[in-house]
Amino acid sequence: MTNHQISPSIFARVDRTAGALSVEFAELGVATVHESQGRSGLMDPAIKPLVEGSRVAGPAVTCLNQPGDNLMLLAALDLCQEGDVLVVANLAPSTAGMVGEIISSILLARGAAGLVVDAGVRDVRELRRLPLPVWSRTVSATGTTKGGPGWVNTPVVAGGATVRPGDIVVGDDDGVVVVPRESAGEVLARGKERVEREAVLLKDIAAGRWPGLSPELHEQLRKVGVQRIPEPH
Ligand SMILES: O=C([O-])CC(=O)C(=O)O
Repeated sequence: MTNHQISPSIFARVDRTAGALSVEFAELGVATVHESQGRSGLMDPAIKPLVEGSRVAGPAVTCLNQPGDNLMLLAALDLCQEGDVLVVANLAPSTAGMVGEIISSILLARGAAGLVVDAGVRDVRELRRLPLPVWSRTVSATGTTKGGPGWVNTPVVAGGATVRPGDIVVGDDDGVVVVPRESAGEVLARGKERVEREAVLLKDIAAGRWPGLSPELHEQLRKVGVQRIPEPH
C-alpha cells in the first residue's frame, strides 16, 4: 500500500530500538555505511549539508508534505525526541523554504540530533550558527503554506531513498544514507570490519608498502582487454 492510499494520518509510535547504535553509525560515516549495506540507501547527492563537517546518526521521524506546504512538518515537531533525525519529504518535488530559524530552534529544544529536508531551507545564516546539523536539497527563502493534508511517521521517499520511522539516518559531508532498522546491527558489524581492513591498508600505504593492484584487478584488466604498453627502450 502506498501513502496515497491511506487517509492522512499522524502516527505517534516510532520503533527507536536501532537508535542505540547511532553513535557508532555516526563514527562509521556515510560512505562506509553505504558500502556495508550493498551500496544501497544513499540519498541523491543534491541533498547536502548546510555546514561542512556536520555528522549525525539517529532514528528517523518522517513527515510527508504537500509541495510548498509545511503543515505536516509542523505536526511532526512534538513527536521528535532526543537523538531523532527529522526527515522531511514531499508528495512532489519542491524547493520551497520549508524550514527556517524557528523550526530549527524548536527541533533543538526537543533534543533532535539532525534534520534532512528534501526541499529548501531558509534563514541559513542563523541555521549555520545553530548546533543542529541540517541537510537540504537547496536554499530558498520561498515561504510555505500551512494547509496540508499529509502524513507523519509513515514510510516516505526523501532524496530518492526510502525512509521508515525508526530507520537510522546517517549524514556527513558525503551526504545522507538510510539504514533499515532491522538490518542495523548487521550493517554496523560489516562497517566496523571494513574500517579495520582500511586502517591496515592505510598504514601500509603510509609506510610505502602499497602492495599494488590485487590479482583480481589484474585479471579484470586482462579480461576486458586492457593492454599494458611497456616503456620504449
Ligand atoms: O515557519 C516556517 O514556515 C519556516 C520558517 O520560516 C521558520 O522555521 O523560521
